[in-house]
Amino acid sequence: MDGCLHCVFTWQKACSIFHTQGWKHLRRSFSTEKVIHKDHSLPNPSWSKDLRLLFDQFMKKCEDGSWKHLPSSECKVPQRIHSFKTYFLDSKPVKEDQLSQARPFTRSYEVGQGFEYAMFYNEDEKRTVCLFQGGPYLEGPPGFLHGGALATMIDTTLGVCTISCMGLFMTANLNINFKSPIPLCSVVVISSQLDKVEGRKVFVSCNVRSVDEKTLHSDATGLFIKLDPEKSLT
Ligand SMILES: CCCCCCCCCCCC(=O)SCCNC(=O)CCNC(=O)[C@H](O)C(C)(C)COP(=O)(O)OP(=O)(O)OC[C@H]1O[C@@H](n2cnc3c(N)ncnc32)[C@H](O)[C@@H]1OP(=O)(O)O
Repeated sequence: MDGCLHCVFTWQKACSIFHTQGWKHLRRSFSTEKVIHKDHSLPNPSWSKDLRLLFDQFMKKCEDGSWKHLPSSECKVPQRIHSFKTYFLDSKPVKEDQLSQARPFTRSYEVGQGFEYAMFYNEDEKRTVCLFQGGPYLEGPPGFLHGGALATMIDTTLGVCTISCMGLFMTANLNINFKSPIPLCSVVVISSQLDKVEGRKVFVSCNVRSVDEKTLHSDATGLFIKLDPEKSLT
């Protein structure tokens, strides 16, 4: 839960910059703002050939502006505390000394051991693609990726897919069909799209395929709810 909230508050900042100043400023913020450190979504030595190849292919697609590489970073504690107090005034967060140790769930492992991924977003098509390599600490069945680890990446990818809608979101519902196990340390492509928006409800869906696209590992749908500032202030 803590990790999820962290993601949302990181996301809050990204959404706010995106909607007020656009992509250019969002990218600049991720690279220059003091509150944000390293972009973890760039290639590192743990990335397999498959992941690097796919990353390069998507970076190529970014050249004409149709796709954007989405940076992934950390958010400093004071920001999260501030956001939490603003939007959940009646909530009791964990103690501040515990919060000071908090970090984004998907970026909490040593390089290469956990979630290695990069995301790309197509604004016109309302699609987000996540290139994901699940490391050895994410084992479920021997030699295969834990279903919860995949669920985490699906949730995160679908969350990013809601970027075109204003405001803050929380996941209300996630339905996943696990169709074929994912070998540990292999690369999969999570392709998501925004299906419809009904008031505060944002419906999204995705599928998870092997790099050669021959294997459908999973498909999923998600419902995200825009947080209602009126409600949170009561
Ligand atoms: C660069 C960095 C990237 C970083 C990118 C990071 C992205 C990460 C994303 C991770 C996000 C998470 O995991 S978030 C953590 C997991 N999720 C949570 O903890 C959420 C817990 N639930 C809640 O807080 C609440 O239930 C909310 C906020 C979801 C909704 O509460 P609310 O605002 O009071 O809304 P409420 O009136 O109940 O519902 C509004 C409408 O939605 C419908 N609705 C509500 N819940 C559901 C439901 N489960 N299934 C169907 N429908 C539902 C209602 O019927 C209603 O429909 P109608 O009557 O209007 O028709």
